[in-house]
Amino acid sequence: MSAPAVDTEPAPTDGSASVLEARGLHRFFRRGGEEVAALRDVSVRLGAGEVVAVMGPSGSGKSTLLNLLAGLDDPDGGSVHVAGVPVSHEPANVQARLRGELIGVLTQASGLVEHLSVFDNLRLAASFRAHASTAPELHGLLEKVGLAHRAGARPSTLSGGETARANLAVALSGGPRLLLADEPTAEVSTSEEALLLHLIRDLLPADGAALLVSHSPRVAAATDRVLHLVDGRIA
Ligand SMILES: Nc1ncnc2c1ncn2[C@@H]1O[C@H](COP(=O)(O)OP(=O)(O)OP(=O)(O)O)[C@@H](O)[C@H]1O
Repeated sequence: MSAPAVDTEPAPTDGSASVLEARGLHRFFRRGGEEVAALRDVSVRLGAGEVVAVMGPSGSGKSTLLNLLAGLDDPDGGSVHVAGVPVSHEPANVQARLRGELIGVLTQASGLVEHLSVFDNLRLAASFRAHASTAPELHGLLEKVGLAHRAGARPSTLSGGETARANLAVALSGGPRLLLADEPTAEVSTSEEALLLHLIRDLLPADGAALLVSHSPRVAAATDRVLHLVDGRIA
């Protein structure tokens, strides 16, 4: 199977200001002598204020999609733009800067920096964003996630639910345009899950959008729409 030509055209400027515009994504991997099509012609568009879930069985391409949207991996065909800025097929240092400025990434691997307090974790993430955050803004964010009293705490002393809320606050600190979350509620109780889903909507900037990969029907029910991935395609 050969990859289609890489699409390097700018995002369409039709005035509707997509937060995320992913067009015709293809990604192939080689496993042994075999080529695996992890994503086939996947297009995703998110407008301001949208919170969308991605669901699909194991191996359907969810992590591959998130990696491409975050600029952590490049598609073999197609393109990704966030807030009109090309994220795919850019040098790794440019992708890292764009991620810092525009994208909050929340994965099981994201984790908090252990030698920093909860507040300093927020401050570090916010320091990369396109717009500077003030200390009162960051304290306000901690208050909203119910962790004001834990601002000076080391991450390892947080409970499971507190850790999930601290990770969310870090991903959303400084108001990224796009939140990409991989199973953001996998490790928490159903009441903490409901709280996290409420917080995602509450804390997302008005011009922002979120894509949540999840197996949870409660996450799907709380989103505006659900994209189903099956064998690397949107079903
Ligand atoms: N680096 C890689 N090398 C080879 N194959 C890969 C690689 N990454 C993903 N794949 C394959 O691509 C397909 C999609 O994988 P992906 O991890 O995106 O699925 P997923 O839906 O996130 O699965 P899960 O729910 O189990 O995390 C699978 O067949 C997987 O084996």
